[in-house]
Amino acid sequence: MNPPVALTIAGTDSGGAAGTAADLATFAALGVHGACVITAVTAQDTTGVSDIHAIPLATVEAQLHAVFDDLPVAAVKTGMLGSAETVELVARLCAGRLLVVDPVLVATSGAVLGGEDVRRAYLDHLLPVATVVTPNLAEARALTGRDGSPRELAEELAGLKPAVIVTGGDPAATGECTDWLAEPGRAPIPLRHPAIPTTNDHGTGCTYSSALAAHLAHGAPLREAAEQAAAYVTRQLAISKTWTLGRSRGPIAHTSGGTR
Ligand SMILES: Nc1ncnc2c1ncn2[C@@H]1O[C@H](COP(=O)(O)OP(=O)(O)OP(=O)(O)O)[C@@H](O)[C@H]1O
Ligand SMILES: Cc1ncc(COP(=O)(O)O)c(N)n1
Repeated sequence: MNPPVALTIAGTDSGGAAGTAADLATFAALGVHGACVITAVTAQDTTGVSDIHAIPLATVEAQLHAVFDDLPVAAVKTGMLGSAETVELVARLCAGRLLVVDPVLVATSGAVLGGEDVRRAYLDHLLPVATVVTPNLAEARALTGRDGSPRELAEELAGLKPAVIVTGGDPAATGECTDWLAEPGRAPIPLRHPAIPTTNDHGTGCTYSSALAAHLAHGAPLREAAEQAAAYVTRQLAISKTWTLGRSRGPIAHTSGGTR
C-alpha cells in the first residue's frame, strides 16, 4: 500500500537541525513519503545563520508544479518562506489543501528569517487559507502585534480563520509544556505534555509542525494529531538531551536513538 505523501515548503539548514532536514526526517519517521520544495538555502549551524540565498520565485513555482502535477499530496507544511512574494505564491498554489503553516520569522539563534513584509503577507494571504497555523509565543506576538498570553493570542489568531496552536509554554518553571489549541468559534484548549530539560532544541518547531502534518496526512483529527506531534517531539528531545553536538543550541534528534 502507498504511504501518504506530505510536502514541505521550506528552507535548508546546513547544520541539519531545522528546515527541510527536520521536516523530511520527521515525515520518514512517521511513515509518510516526503516531497520538498526549497525556498531558501541558509548557511547555518548551532550558533546562528551566516548567509541566506533566496531561491528565485520562478524556481519555487516550478518545484511546486512538479510536485502537485505528479504526486497525491495529502498534506502541505510550510516553514521558512523568506519573502513576501513566496508567501503569496504559496498561498495561491496551496489554497484548498490541508495546509499546516509554521510562520517562521525568527530562528532559535535570534536570526531574522522573515521581515515585516513577510509578517504582513502571512496575515493577508497565507493564514486565511491555512488549515492550522503553529506559531511559538514570539511568532504569535509578532503576528498579532501585541503582548498577550498564549491562550489570548491563540484565540485572536483563530479569529482570522484557521485553527491555531500556539506552541511552547514555560518548561523551566513548571516541568511541563502547554500548547494552546484554538479553533474558530470554540474556547481554546490547553494541550499539556512533560517538558524535557535540554538546550538541544534547535529544529523543535520544524519537527513539531512536520509531525503534525504527517499525522494529519494519515487522517488523524486535529487534536489527536497535535497530541501525537507533541509526543513525538518530546521523545526526540529525550534522545538528544545528552548530546554535545555543535558549540551552541544543539539539534533535536532526528534519529531513532539507535547506533546502527
Ligand atoms: N523542552 C521541551 N520539552 C518537551 N517539549 C517541548 C520542549 N520545548 C518545546 N517543546 C514542544 O515542542 C513543540 C514546538 O514548540 P516550540 O515552541 O519549541 O517551537 P519553536 O519555538 O518554533 O521551536 P524552535 O524555535 O526551537 O524550532 C511544542 O509542542 C512544544 O510544547
Ligand atoms: C531553514 C530554517 N527554517 C526554520 C528555522 C527555524 O527553526 P529554529 O527556530 O529551530 O531555529 C531555521 N532556523 N532555519
